[in-house]
Amino acid sequence: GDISSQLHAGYSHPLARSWQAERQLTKSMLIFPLFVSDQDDEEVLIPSLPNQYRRGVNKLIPYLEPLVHKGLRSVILFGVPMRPGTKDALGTSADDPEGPVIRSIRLLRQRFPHLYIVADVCLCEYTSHGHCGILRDDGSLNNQLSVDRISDVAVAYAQAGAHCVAPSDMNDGRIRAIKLKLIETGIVHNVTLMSYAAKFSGCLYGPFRDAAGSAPSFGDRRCYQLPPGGRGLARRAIIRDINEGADIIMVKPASQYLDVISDAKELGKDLPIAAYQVSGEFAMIHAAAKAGVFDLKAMAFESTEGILRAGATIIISYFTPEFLDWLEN
Ligand SMILES: NCC[C@H](CC(=O)O)[C@@H](CN)CCC(=O)O
Ligand SMILES: [Zn+2]
Repeated sequence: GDISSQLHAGYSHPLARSWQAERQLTKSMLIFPLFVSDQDDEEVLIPSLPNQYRRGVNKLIPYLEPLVHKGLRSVILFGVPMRPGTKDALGTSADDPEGPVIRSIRLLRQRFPHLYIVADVCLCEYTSHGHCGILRDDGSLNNQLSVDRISDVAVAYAQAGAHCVAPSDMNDGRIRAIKLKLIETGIVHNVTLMSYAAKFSGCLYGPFRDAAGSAPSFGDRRCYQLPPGGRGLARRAIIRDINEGADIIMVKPASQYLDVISDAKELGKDLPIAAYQVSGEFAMIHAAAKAGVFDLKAMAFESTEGILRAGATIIISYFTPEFLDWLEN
């Protein structure tokens, strides 16, 4: 055929094939989710989330030491209060200075000075009703009370030493509220604000909710997480959060929302874009590999390749420990 039809030449060698990718996975792109509970010495496997554990504060260092040695750069902390009486309508225990998240932030800052600590900010683990905010009598979210509370919790985590706060609540206006409070508190220059800007409701969070005990006690999250078909809403939320001061934009889930990741990269071309390969995606890959559909390692890489191709340069991944073994750099 004519010369323009000859594409094979461009990817005839492994290195040439790697050059075809705009972004390559490196250890510094990975953020590893950790579930920290108030049972200081527990280390409990989470049945629905392969190889993931709920750990008490006393079990964090021994577990993380070898991972940090292998090149772990960042973790995102999810608090799991197990003690009776730690949940109420306001999520009071979320910023308890003796709670698992604040204690873990302090401990990890002290023990691993180079580890970048992200604190997830939400109320669903701490509220009796399990929603990501404070409710009105009719069961809907009270936006003002929720945003006030979420921003207080974010500041508390930042003051405890979190390098980054990531509000996963999806209340309108929480990015602006957090940014303003960080400014008022005089610490804004030290705290990255990573917005879960485009976070969709759906069926992919089940294993996480098992792990964190954070399922809503009634109803669902359809009125605050985005509808899966809402690409326009996602674009509007991304634009809004950039304007409200987000330093990083996150899309979640990842593989079923690659178009939204590419929209985020287009709309936030001057910001890093993060993507969260959520518990359901992770568990699905494990289940399929176990069923013999494909090789686990191959799919861990292929699913991540697609997330990178869509425009993400930060990936929250439960595969992080394996990638630390599989990747050179
Ligand atoms: N704050 C919401 C937590 C939300 C799950 C949910 O909607 O219940 C995600 C955590 N940021 C789930 C993450 C995951 O499934 O891995
Ligand atoms: Zn939540």
